[in-house]
Order: sequence, then C-alpha cells, then structure tokens
Amino acid sequence: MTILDTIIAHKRQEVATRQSLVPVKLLEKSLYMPAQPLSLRRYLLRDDLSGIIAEFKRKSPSKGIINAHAPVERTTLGYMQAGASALSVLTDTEFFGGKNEDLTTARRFNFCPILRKDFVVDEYQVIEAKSLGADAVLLIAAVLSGEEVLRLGRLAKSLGLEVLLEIHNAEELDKTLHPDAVSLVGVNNRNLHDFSVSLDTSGELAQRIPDEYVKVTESGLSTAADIEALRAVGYRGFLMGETFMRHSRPEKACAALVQQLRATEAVTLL
Ligand SMILES: O=C(O)c1ccccc1NCC(=O)[C@H](O)[C@H](O)COP(=O)(O)O
Repeated sequence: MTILDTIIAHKRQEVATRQSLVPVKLLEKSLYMPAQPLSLRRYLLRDDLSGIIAEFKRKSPSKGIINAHAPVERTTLGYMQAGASALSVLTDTEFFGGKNEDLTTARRFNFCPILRKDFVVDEYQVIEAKSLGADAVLLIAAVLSGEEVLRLGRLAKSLGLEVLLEIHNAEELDKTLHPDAVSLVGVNNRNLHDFSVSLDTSGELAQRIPDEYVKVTESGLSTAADIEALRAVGYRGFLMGETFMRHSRPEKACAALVQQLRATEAVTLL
C-alpha cells in the first residue's frame, strides 16, 4: 500500500461525507459558478512571466510540517507580486494541512490562475473546485483510469476549468492522455513509493508529451538552474512548493528566485 493508496482511500470517505453536508445544489449557488476562469495554459505560455506555479503547502507526507504559520493572503499575494505566473493551493486537510477556505482566500486576493491541488476521484470535487473559485484542477494518472480522466476532464472543461494531468511515467501518459479532457501535462519528479525526487524524470519524459499540451514539471525544484535546464527541454510550467514554504516569508524566497531567473535571462540576451 503506497501513501497515494492511503490518501485516496481517505479521500473517498471524505468526499462522501462532504457531499451529504454540502450537496451539489448548494455548490451551484456559489458566486464563482458563473465566473469565467482564467487560463493556466495561457499564463504559462506568456514570455513576460516566470512560468512558476507557486504552491501554498503547510505540510506533506514526505516532509511533515513545512510551514504552519504563513498566512494565505500575504503569501499568495506576495507570490504574484514576486512574478509567479500562477498559484497552486492544496486543499487537502488530512495529509497537507490545507482547506477549501485557503483557496477562496487566495481567490479573493489574487487575479491569476489558481490550481486546486487535491486528489480528485469524483465529479463532486470538480464542481466544488469551480465553486471555490479555482481555474484548473489536477487529475493524477496514477489513481485514475483513462475513462475516469476523460469523464472528469470533460466535466471540468464544461465548467470552464482546465485540467493538469499528472504523470510519473510513460505508461500513465499513454493510458490517460486525451485531448478532450487535458490541457496541460505535469510530470511529477517525486516517486510516491519511496518519496525520492529526481528531476531526470521530467528530462526523460519531455519528448514523450505531444507539443499541443503545455508541459509542467512538478516537485523537487529548488534553483534557477533547475528551471532553466527544464525550460530548455520544453517545460513552460514549474510547480514549486517546499522551496518557498520552508522560509518564514515564502513570498520573499519566490521573489529571490524570480530575480535570479531574470538575471540569468539578462546575461543570455547580452
Ligand atoms: O509532497 C509530498 O510529500 C506528496 C506526497 C504524496 C502525494 C503528493 C505529494 N505532493 C504533492 C505535490 O505534487 C507537490 O506538493 C508539488 O509538486 C510541489 O512539490 P515541492 O516543490 O517538492 O514541494
């Protein structure tokens, strides 16, 4: 049994409970339901932005508590002011210390695409994501069949949300990639069996992902050199959590990294 199996088993129970407490009919009354979401794809393809998807993450199964005190408002607003292209907000409570209100708070303070980072196994969570003000949802190929990705992805699309499909290997990609459901493909560098991280995973899979999908590299990124190396093989999105959240002021760590990236670009252009 992997940590992912444990998370998913817990998530199924949690979703059943939430559904009975807050039925879809109530979610549909949210002021965000009729809103037009922002395109994560488009923001990541902009040349004037860094491509960083800055994550708000309090704790994780691999690292335990990372930052229990950073406020969502200051951190997410600071990420955007620092030059991040988009935000990722973990809404899972049990394993990551997040909550739905973190996303609605981030939404209230920011005009940028927001990825709802959670473990989606049911249509309810896609509708919930929209009701919270998210612009995109994550679908994890390791826990979904191709048919489930298609069904959940089509629902997301019908609500105006984009889907970031997360893969760890070529088999997961081949099994789940579908143009009707997926806009972006994220390669997770973290092995969820032993939590080891290798950026080579993104390097090796870059050429396997068709060009019509925006490529995102996820987990274990920490330096401007990491980003530049993966940008060079086709990645346009760089999902980063712990590197920033480890600091007492995560947004300052993000600003420092963006400055390094800009300095590197300036040297390259000389
Ligand atoms: O981070 C974990 O320990 C983890 C364990 C099991 C499933 C998912 C996990 N992380 C979710 C993520 O995808 C990361 O938060 C995200 O890619 C950012 O990674 P990092 O920059 O390494 O914090």
